[in-house]
Amino acid sequence: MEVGFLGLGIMGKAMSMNLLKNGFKVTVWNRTLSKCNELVAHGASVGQTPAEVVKKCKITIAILSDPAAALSVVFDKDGVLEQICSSKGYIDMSTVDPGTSCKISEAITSKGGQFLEAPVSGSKQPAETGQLVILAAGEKALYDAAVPAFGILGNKSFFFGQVGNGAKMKLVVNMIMASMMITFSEGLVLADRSGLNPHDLLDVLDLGAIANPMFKGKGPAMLQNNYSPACPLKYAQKDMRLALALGDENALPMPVAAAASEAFKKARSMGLGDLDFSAVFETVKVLKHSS
Ligand SMILES: NC(=O)C1=CN([C@@H]2O[C@H](COP(=O)(O)OP(=O)(O)OC[C@H]3O[C@@H](n4cnc5c(N)ncnc54)[C@H](OP(=O)(O)O)[C@@H]3O)[C@@H](O)[C@H]2O)C=CC1
Ligand SMILES: O=CC(=O)O
Repeated sequence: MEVGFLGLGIMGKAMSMNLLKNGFKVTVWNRTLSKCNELVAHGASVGQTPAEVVKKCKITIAILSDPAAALSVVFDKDGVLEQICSSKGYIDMSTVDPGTSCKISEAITSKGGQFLEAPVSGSKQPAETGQLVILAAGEKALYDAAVPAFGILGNKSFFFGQVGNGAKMKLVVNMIMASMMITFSEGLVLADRSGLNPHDLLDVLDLGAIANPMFKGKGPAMLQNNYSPACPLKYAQKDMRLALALGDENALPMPVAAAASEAFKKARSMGLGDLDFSAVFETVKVLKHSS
């Protein structure tokens, strides 16, 4: 099967590499074209523009940083819209808001193309090992056609019906995840400041009802101030912003998420945006020390 792939960041590079290693023919494009070289060394072809990739491939997948990037790759000159047509499908796996996804869907379908949003739960390592959870919505026929690729990229795919539902599910999941990271950070600092060993806290948490891969995977690195990016903090802050907007649209008060969002904003203002989102721990450390 031949697919196009737009966006070779942390996620896109790992995902397109997985497709290549599992026998897919892949044509890649990245805004910074030099990032295509590693994929080419593993057998990928390169398109010079998103339009060129779509022209060549029946199905094109994208995973880009944020709503502005997702829109730009579709609507700008040499973008997806220039070549999308009735025999082609476009799958956007970026984390965006439902409105952005609907705008892209309307443009693609107005040209006769098929559209699926398919954001993913899971980070750098699940992307590398093909263990993502795929949260799709949109054109069911395109979902069915993409199942072989989704089977390589993830260990479970969901189909949630109309466009927007995949984006909403992803934002709810990440809202919970980012809020949990703040509570976890406060717990680590509280343990330390009250004379406990935070490593003991990690052991205790891991044996109880709230054990989870995030605490287990990120906790030890956080205690060493190691924030090598798997999920960049700037994206966690973007997701909180989009989740709060979803809450706003639904008139839902979310005081915990709102407070967590402020902490992620603070972390960005401290220059931590390109580090892993667990670097929000630094804002909690600062607050506790200054009080
Ligand atoms: N990292 C993670 O753990 C996870 C991330 N996500 C989501 O997946 C998406 C990608 O994340 P990730 O791979 O980590 O991000 P990266 O920052 O590593 O990569 C971002 C990609 O978007 C491209 N890009 C940015 N702006 C533009 C633009 N204006 N036009 C064209 N291309 C653009 C970048 O191109 P260039 O190389 O030229 O900068 C790059 O290919 C985000 O929506 C994120 O929220 C979802 C689950 C987990
Ligand atoms: O967006 C990040 C994730 O782990 O999901």
